[in-house]
Amino acid sequence: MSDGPTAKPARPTSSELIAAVLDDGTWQSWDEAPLAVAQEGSPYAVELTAAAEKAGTDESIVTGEGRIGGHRVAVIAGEFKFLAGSIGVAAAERIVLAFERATRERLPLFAAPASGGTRMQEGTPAFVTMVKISAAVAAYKREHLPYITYLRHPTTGGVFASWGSLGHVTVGEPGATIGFLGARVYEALYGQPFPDDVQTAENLFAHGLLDAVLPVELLTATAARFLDLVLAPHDSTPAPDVPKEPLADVPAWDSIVRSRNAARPGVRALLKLGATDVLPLFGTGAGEWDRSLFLALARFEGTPCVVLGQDRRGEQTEAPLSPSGLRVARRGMKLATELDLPLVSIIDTAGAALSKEAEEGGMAGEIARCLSELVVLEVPTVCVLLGQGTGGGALALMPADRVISAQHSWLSPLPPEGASAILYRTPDRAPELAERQRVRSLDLLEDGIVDRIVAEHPDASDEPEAFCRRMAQAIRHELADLGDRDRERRLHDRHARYRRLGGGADPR
Ligand SMILES: CC(C)(COP(=O)(O)OP(=O)(O)OC[C@H]1O[C@@H](n2cnc3c(N)ncnc32)[C@H](O)[C@@H]1OP(=O)(O)O)[C@@H](O)C(=O)NCCC(=O)NCCSC(=O)CC(=O)O
Repeated sequence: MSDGPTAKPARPTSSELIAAVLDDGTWQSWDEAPLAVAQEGSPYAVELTAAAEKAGTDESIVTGEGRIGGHRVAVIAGEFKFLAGSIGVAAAERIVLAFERATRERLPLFAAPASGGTRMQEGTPAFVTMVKISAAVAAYKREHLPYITYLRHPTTGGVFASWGSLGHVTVGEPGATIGFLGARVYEALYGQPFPDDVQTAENLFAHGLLDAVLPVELLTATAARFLDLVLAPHDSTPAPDVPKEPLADVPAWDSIVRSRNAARPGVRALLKLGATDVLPLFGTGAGEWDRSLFLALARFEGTPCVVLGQDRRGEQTEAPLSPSGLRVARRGMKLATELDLPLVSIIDTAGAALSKEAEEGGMAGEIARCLSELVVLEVPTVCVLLGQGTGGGALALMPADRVISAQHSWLSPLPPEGASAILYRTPDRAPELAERQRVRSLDLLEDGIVDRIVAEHPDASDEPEAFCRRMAQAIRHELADLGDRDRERRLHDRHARYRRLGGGADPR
């Protein structure tokens, strides 16, 4: 097998890893004697004894609990020295028991595998335990409990293809080999080496399969921040509202021009200036890294939430809103549901990518899926129209319980120049058409599409800090208000709100 040019990390044992991650002196083992899987005196029994002597553990999996940043957590760690951390039926049982206990005790779970996958000595009975492990992870996640994984060197096969890939947040160890089929196996089967630097933590990060690549020292801080955010007690203190201000009746075109100012604060500025504890997450988890959609966990004062925002800065350097950007958005929606956190979506796009790649990547389908998933999402949702709001790519993030618009933000089916080209065969009549199409925040308010407008003085790019603080306060106010409401009532009201669009009847 070729390891490629990247230096491979040292392989800390399970106990070294546990000591490095957990708060000092907090580790307690949960393990009982492993299931007996080998006939006494058989070659496999001899192998197990030798493995235990070499590793200093009684199986390839160690489970227990400890604290990370003061938070009590369940821990599952792989021990590579024990038959390459491979998973036989005894190790699988241990993993499942740990998930079950963490579920009962409502503990967050930190898993750090290092494994050659299914244990070849045990074959298919061991292989199929991937199913019971995945079932245990699913039952755990159904309880809205947080799961973080640290994929160490090496993580392969059925471990990567079950509990290694199911975390809410997935971090890789720098230089780690992380892959499905071992490169050595590939070479033996296909008679040629597997390409270098494919099965590396860094390459997987570049393909949106990991949220970060971090050495263990930094992992601990990230895990602690994640736990701080998702375990924060629900803050029920009412949040002060932003005082209403009179809004000038400016022409639509004036707002459109202001919204296109490169200096206008986007999602990153809003989070930097208006939120705390921002933990960016990357990728779709399905092979795509995308710059057009910024996904993060963050806190608006006391309230943690999932934030997904169209990222104009990313857009300018890379590409316009792409189908993969909307897949990142859908990952964020799923994350919010699984962690039972409110969701804040931020609209700021000059429009969805119009290209062969976008068509073939399923742009229209992704818009449809965003609309249909967001409009029925169970958690409280707040949408912010922050800047430009062009076309289906913008609308995809709109259907929330509450919609806040910045004064000079707007929403339209096409760029106004495009609408003008359709009707008049010239982009020149865009200002006039934008007026008629009722794209302005004031029109959106009147038409029941937005609930409130946050003023700009005279526009957000002139006062980014004050504007972002005002917007953040409005978001926090809406989140606090929604958090206090009965869930069924809230979902009913959301359904009714969107049923009424365009003057339709109230639902029966
Ligand atoms: C994990 C590795 C990248 C580590 O490579 P290294 O060069 O560091 O180490 P190595 O290959 O010398 O392995 C160390 C020792 O562990 C043993 N070993 C490795 N993987 C094993 C496994 N799954 N079961 C039992 N033993 C295993 C090796 O035979 C070797 O034993 P000794 O020291 O005695 O020679 C490689 O071992 C590897 O590619 N393993 C196979 C990965 C894989 O394809 N798994 C899929 C399994 S099927 C599965 O999981 C289900 C599925 O795919 O869905």
